[in-house]
Amino acid sequence: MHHGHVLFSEVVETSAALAATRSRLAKVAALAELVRRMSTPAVVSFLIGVPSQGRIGAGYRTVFDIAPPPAEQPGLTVVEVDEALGGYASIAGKGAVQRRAAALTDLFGRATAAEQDFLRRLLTGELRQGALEGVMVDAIARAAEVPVEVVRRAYMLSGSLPATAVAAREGESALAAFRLEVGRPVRPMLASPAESLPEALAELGACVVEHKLDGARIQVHRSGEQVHIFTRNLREITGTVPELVELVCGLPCESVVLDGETLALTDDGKPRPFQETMSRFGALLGAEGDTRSLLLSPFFFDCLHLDGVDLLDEPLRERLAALRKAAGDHVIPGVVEPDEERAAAVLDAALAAGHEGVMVKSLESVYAAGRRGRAWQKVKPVHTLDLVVLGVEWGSGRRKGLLSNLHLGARDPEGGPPVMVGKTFKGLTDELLAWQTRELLSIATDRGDWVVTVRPELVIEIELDGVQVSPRYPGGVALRFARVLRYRPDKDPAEADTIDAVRALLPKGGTPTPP
Ligand SMILES: Nc1ncnc2c1ncn2[C@@H]1O[C@H](COP(=O)(O)OP(=O)(O)OP(=O)(O)O)[C@@H](O)[C@H]1O
Repeated sequence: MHHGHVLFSEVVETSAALAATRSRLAKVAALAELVRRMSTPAVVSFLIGVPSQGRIGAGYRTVFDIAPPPAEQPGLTVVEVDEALGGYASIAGKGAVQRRAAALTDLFGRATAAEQDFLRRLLTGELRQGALEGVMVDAIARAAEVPVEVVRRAYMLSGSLPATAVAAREGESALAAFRLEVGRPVRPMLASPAESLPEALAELGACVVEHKLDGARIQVHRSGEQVHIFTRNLREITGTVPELVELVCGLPCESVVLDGETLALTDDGKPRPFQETMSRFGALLGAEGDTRSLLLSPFFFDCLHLDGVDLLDEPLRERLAALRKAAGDHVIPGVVEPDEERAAAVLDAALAAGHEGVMVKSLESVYAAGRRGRAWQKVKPVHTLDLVVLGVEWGSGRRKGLLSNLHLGARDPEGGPPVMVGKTFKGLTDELLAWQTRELLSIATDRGDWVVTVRPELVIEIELDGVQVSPRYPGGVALRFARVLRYRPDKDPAEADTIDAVRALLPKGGTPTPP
């Protein structure tokens, strides 16, 4: 055993073993084995498919152009690879391109063929496996012999699995020391779909019914004059949303953490299309044009900290009181403890205003960061699925030269590749067609004359009438009357809907052919 020096090849082998098994227990055991022996948190980073430095700016092109003859025998340790990547990331200034290429060539030359392949996928982001996060939490608990709940909470508050693993090895008290820190984002609490509004009300008892606005999630941290704003994925966007920073600076408090939704409104106060809000959030939908002149409005619905007091573990009732104190005018519309009739009126009003539906939240619930539980339930009349784009067909006629008919996949809950469930070219505007043609070509893995296959990275929200049994697709189900609602650049493929969720929409009595 290489105590303290996990070999890079062991990470590569474990990663392959994870992909090859569907057994969660086997995955946990394999991960725990390496976590137990790790001498650097980079072991955890590599296993979840990210360099410990985060994105280090090696393009797809670069990593495939650099292909020195592989080493015969594995010899690299995880520490060595981590240091080499850190060195690569820090190269800047004159001759950086050549020096970076030389650094990668050196690293790749010391790697076996399997290790080179792993490095390429690590550097292009292809290995990133959000689906493994839950398994890794279990593995860290197992390796350190501490309760999984304590590990999960530490992860929610730190947002970092490598940091959580390091603390876990120091013991339970190191894990318990993670606190909500103003300036450091926590993973947002999520909602489950409700059967219906009356059922949600009955299940939750004392609750608040709020508009469910169709914008982008934001988490705002302010300490004095210091403001940080994060997306749903905990990406910091402070620099791109000056109007929100200014507004938050003006709130009547010293320090605060707020959770909310932001969107651009039309002059008469109706929501603008989701694409327009997203485009303000950078890259994805081509921020060119006059989108910068669209001002974003925030609508806050939760308060996790106010003036030195942490509120994560307080019931929503208390957090709402703090929210009203801190953000008065910018609180999302909603009604506390409505009767059934009043709640129905809130839903009607939300839909009439052009919003998605309502959220029903238990007033007794704590803020369960990162969890999708029953304490928050969403009620929306239109059925949608978040699916992964797997490929796309070239259009014909008016759409000649454009990538049009999308191939859609549902997530395999066991972490395998997405399962194709249908196609659609409906609902695409001219702008979206032009955008997706550019974007999909840039992530193409195979450019056929008919179908372009892409890396499964983009999540798209699809509206549908239902699903049906279909022997033509590998999951045994196909979407019926699918149409594009919008791309979801704020979601990772790991958060797409699963094949099980798709099958759950089958009419009762329909049995899909097993895959
Ligand atoms: N009043 C509200 N309270 C909480 N979340 C809200 C509210 N209004 C809008 N939202 C948005 O709804 C999302 C919660 O729904 P959900 O947990 O299903 O996330 P999601 O998977 O992005 O959902 P969907 O695909 O339905 O938008 C939040 O992430 C937030 O962006």
